[in-house]
Amino acid sequence: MVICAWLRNDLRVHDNVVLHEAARLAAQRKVPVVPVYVFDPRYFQRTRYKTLRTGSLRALFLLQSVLALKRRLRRRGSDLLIKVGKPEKVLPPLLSSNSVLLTQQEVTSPELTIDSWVRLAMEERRIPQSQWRYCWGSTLFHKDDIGLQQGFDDVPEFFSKFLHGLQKVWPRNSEDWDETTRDGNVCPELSTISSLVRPPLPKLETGDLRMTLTLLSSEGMDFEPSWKDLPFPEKVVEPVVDDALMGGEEEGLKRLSDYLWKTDFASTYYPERQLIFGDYQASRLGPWLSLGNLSPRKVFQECLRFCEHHGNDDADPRTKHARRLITELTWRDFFRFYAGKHGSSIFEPGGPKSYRKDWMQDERIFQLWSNGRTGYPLVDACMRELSITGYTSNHARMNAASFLACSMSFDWRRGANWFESHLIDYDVTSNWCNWVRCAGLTESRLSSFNVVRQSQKFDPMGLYLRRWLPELQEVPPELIHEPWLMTSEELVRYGASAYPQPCVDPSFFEGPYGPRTGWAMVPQSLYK
Ligand SMILES: Cc1cc2nc3c(=O)[nH]c(=O)nc-3n(C[C@H](O)[C@H](O)[C@H](O)COP(=O)(O)OP(=O)(O)OC[C@H]3O[C@@H](n4cnc5c(N)ncnc54)[C@H](O)[C@@H]3O)c2cc1C
Repeated sequence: MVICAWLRNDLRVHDNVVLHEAARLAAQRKVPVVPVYVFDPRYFQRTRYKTLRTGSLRALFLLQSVLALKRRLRRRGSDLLIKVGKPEKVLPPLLSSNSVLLTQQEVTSPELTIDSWVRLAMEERRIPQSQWRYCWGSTLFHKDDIGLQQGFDDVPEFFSKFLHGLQKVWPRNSEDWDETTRDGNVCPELSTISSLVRPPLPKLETGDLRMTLTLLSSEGMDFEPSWKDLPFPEKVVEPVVDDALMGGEEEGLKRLSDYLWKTDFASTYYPERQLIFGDYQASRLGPWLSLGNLSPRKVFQECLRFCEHHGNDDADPRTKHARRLITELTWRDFFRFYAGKHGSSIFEPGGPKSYRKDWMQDERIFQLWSNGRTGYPLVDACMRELSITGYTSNHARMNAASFLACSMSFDWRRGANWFESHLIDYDVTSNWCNWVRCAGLTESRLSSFNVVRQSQKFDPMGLYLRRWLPELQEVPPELIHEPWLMTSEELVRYGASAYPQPCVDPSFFEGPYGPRTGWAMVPQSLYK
């Protein structure tokens, strides 16, 4: 008999509920623990839109994370069994009739479907259903601590209401929070919310995840996959390793520590997050949080320590920004619970509310958008940055998504699918729920961005644009946001002739839903 800890988006040893529960059961029953990771070919396939479900940049980050976990577990006298195949095929043979299979509970339909197949396969091997156990560990707030132990039906439809629901935690005037509240301005009171966040679990010691010598030397335990072992349906070129963005728990912890303690990013976090589309406008913890290399509770604990170190002084910008980071983690939670409530509808054309809208399917527009050739510099810079690095900032994502879904009325699911393939920090609920929100398919306000105005306002000198658009390198700030205004003589003088013409007439952004103030409330009636 073994306790099988099937790890998925929780690739870490610290604060890992699955490993802790495995250690507890193992000690109680005096049996060994086998931590397992499975590279499931379904996550590497091409989607119906022909994109790779896991693009090469994320695949590399994932591979690094899995290998790093194997090393971490070995240091604790354990190991990680790595398999390539469908979990319903590879997991049950590891189990005997009284083994237990533990895994972190996910909320989205593709993952839940796979779980049901694993359970079915266990049943076929006469392993009772009771031997399958979920652990909850992916969010900052445990679902049971915020009234969601019975399910997600009570999750509010928009973020400010979610905060309202946590009013014990969020003591501001929550009565005033409705869908029109500017969500971005809300910041938590750390001392109050700490009571709702479980402290990270105690450190696992050598021997807690005991393995027998037979298991340690068993077939397959020494398998350390390399790029060629990833189950892509075709040959995919391995990206060049980026030393600054390596997957794995140690790298994630180092990034967290550097971010809070060794740089001044924390003091520039909030204003910069929105104002600049540049490098360090935010924490960039996303990739490690998404794969679970970093626990959100660990991030929270470090933020608390950071605030305490700075005297918990609300007026201190560093404290303010650490609190801001926690607010972002709350968004992450909100979308996970929201996805749990709405099930597979977050992947449907009309979103969770089944809004009716005829989405445009003009392939030409999608190609221009995804290749960063719309002729709108901000959108093109975002999309090129995304393709090259696997990252683009939150504000850039919102602009790119708004352009495709709101301005072009193009089927937003193609955009979400493109992001799924290209983002290193892809997370199923954060991605698809942010997209349905950007496409105006939730009860939240719909922000339709004027990408020209946004570019002028938030990147006035065009630094971000110039970084990603070599064609506009020489163009001065007053022209870079609207390159179509250049005369042919200016186009030649600034070497910008190769930059594409705008894919839709710029007068579109002068109309009622593209005012020059930056964002517009589009009446929901247009969507229903
Ligand atoms: C269209 C669209 C798609 C997105 N897809 C993803 C995705 O696949 N994975 C993902 O983690 N985030 C996604 N986001 C949210 C957000 O853009 C990223 O989390 C953030 O830009 C990552 O950078 P950071 O780590 O520096 O974030 P920070 O701003 O420093 O925030 C810290 C962490 O908080 C969480 N967070 C912040 N904002 C959000 C948000 N709006 N929704 C959910 N979590 C948030 C993330 O875990 C993030 O790493 C998406 C946003 C949009 C508009």
